[in-house]
Amino acid sequence: MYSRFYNPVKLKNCTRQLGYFWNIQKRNMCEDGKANTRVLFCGPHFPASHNYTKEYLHNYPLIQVDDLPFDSIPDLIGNYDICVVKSMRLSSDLIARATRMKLIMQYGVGLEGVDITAATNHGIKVARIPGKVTGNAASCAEMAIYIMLGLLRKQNEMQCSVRLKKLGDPVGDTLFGKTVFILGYGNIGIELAKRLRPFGVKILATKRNWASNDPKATLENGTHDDSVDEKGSHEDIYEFAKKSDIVVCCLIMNSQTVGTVNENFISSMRKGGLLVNIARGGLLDYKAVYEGLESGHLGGVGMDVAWTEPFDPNDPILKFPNVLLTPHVAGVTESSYRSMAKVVGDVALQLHSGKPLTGIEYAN
Ligand SMILES: NC(=O)C1=CN([C@@H]2O[C@H](COP(=O)(O)OP(=O)(O)OC[C@H]3O[C@@H](n4cnc5c(N)ncnc54)[C@H](OP(=O)(O)O)[C@@H]3O)[C@@H](O)[C@H]2O)C=CC1
Ligand SMILES: O=C(O)C(=O)CO
Repeated sequence: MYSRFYNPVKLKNCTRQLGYFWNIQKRNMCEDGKANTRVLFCGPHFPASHNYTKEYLHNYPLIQVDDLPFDSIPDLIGNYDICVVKSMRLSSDLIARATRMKLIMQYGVGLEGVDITAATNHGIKVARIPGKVTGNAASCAEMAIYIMLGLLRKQNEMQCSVRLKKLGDPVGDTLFGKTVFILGYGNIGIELAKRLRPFGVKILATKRNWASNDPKATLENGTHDDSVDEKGSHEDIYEFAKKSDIVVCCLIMNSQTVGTVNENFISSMRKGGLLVNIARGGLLDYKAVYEGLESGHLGGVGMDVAWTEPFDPNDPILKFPNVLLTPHVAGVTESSYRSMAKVVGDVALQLHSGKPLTGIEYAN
């Protein structure tokens, strides 16, 4: 109907878009015409999250997103409004230098590396990305199942068999028919229980408060979460350890939970029981785990997280063929990283335009 070069509908849309873009630019402009909201990603292994956030904000040149080498952070942290960390130590010294900072956020959940008191004293808010929908809980839950299956099927031994050209060895086991104890029924725990149901397992779980109005207990479709067969509080963890074949640690790490999986806990577990840690290394007592493996009381241990990271390749615990390790990647997936990049991007946009910040959970 119209020529290739003159289409009034397209022209109108294009003009509207240009106007929108121009208005945003005007709104964002600071006097020197430079970026006026600056986001710093700091911590190891950050390229993907930084790049995805940059991509998400590519229409907003006045929001600057940087990924600095670790050494330069102390000198430059003072230039940034938002600092995004991933399981990294953000000490009071660094925080004291962050004179322009308004928000520190974890690219995920665990905030134990951030000195929250120091941040509060400097008037800086600290937040995490809630795992359930926008965060990494689904990725972690899938990884927990992957590790459980890897332990049950004896992944390391299978690999040896292949190298030795052996067939039909080792004899693994099924998840079907097992009792799984989810130690710490938070966002990851909930996602894990939902996914475990179809395997035909009995699920036990503990959390401090099972109040029915807990928003975490409501599933996305609005129905109440009923994935758990037996619910207990933190005081019941030894009792539940006794009853289970597999324990999956999904606790938050803090001064009260550090070392929860200690000698008492491990000796409460059934002989041959499997232990999976998807949360933080410090939740497990190293000596107790080592001795549990050495004595054969523990049938296998799967850990996505370690006592010190990265995992020391010379750690004697590696001698056990029934130790299955992954390099802190439970929450690291294309989907969770894209989704969390969007949360960071939206928060940066909200801060930039003076709106209340949404989509994050504050810790102070
Ligand atoms: N490996 C990886 O890549 C990842 C690891 N993680 C780790 O997993 C942890 C859990 O994540 P997520 O499920 O999203 O977090 P949530 O905050 O949703 O759940 C934390 C759980 O810990 C429990 N808890 C907190 N404080 C205590 C306490 N003092 N005593 C006993 N229980 C306590 C909570 O109990 P209650 O329900 O009663 O509040 C809850 O069950 C994170 O803190 C993080 O360290 C997270 C993401 C990725
Ligand atoms: O979200 C967390 O706590 C993580 O460990 C991210 O990998």
